[in-house]
Amino acid sequence: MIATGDHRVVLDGVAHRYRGRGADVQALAPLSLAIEPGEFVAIVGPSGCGKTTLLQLVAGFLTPTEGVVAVGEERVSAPSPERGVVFQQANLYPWMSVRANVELGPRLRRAGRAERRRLADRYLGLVGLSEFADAAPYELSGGMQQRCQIARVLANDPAIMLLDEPFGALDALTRDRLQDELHRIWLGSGKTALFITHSVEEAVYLGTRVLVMSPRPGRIVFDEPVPFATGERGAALRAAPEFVAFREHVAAQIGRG
Ligand SMILES: Nc1ncnc2c1ncn2[C@@H]1O[C@H](COP(=O)(O)OP(=O)(O)OP(=O)(O)O)[C@@H](O)[C@H]1O
Repeated sequence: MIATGDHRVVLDGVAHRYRGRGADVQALAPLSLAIEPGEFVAIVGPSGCGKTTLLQLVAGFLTPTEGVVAVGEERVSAPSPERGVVFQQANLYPWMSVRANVELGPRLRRAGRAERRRLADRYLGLVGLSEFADAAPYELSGGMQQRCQIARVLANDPAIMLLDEPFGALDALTRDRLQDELHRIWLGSGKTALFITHSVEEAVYLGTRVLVMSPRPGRIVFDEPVPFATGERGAALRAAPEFVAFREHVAAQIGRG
């Protein structure tokens, strides 16, 4: 299932300032960025530098105080099912089964019962949760809940996946496994991914392109393609000299103002 249409993501002179009860916070400095369809862009940066703000602007949860966010020819002004968001916490509906959670998007767009079932079977299979379709979310481990959240987003067939530190709360082994699963799913889907993380290792492992943001107000201070092939992942890659060298190259950029 290759995403069709023009889903190029463009941020043009985008800045964001939060106006709260206290002093205003300039979260993002004006920045410009284009993400081509099918790219996996991983953004890494220090805590509070504006990564989530940037993702929420692309999602349409926030409107920039300066500049324009666009997908294809359309200016982003609200959330859309074409941009699926995976949050750090799975936020599954606890009173619904795993299957019903995954069927939610298709149900809201009034897909028929057979179609909903087909989509849920397909995406629960893809994330390895077929046997847990009838379980309640609280019967799943944290990693399984994240897989269910990913299946729920995929069931909407978004052209763009926005992932906000989805594996940040998981133990290291589960995190490694889910990184491999996400990479496999992305590779087979043709979707664009924008992935936010604190971890340089995770960004370099998953991204086809890695961006580093400066401390707040966030700007992009580094933007390079990953210098190894898209399909090769696994323990051998993590230990490969070109992986280690690129990871150190990226790590050296963190904290750049
Ligand atoms: N709703 C809000 N109102 C006011 N300030 C906010 C709001 N949301 C975020 N901020 C501020 O904007 C800045 C950027 O926050 P953001 O969550 O985008 O950073 P982040 O890079 O995702 O951080 P972390 O990696 O710690 O999650 C921070 O200084 C934060 O305190």
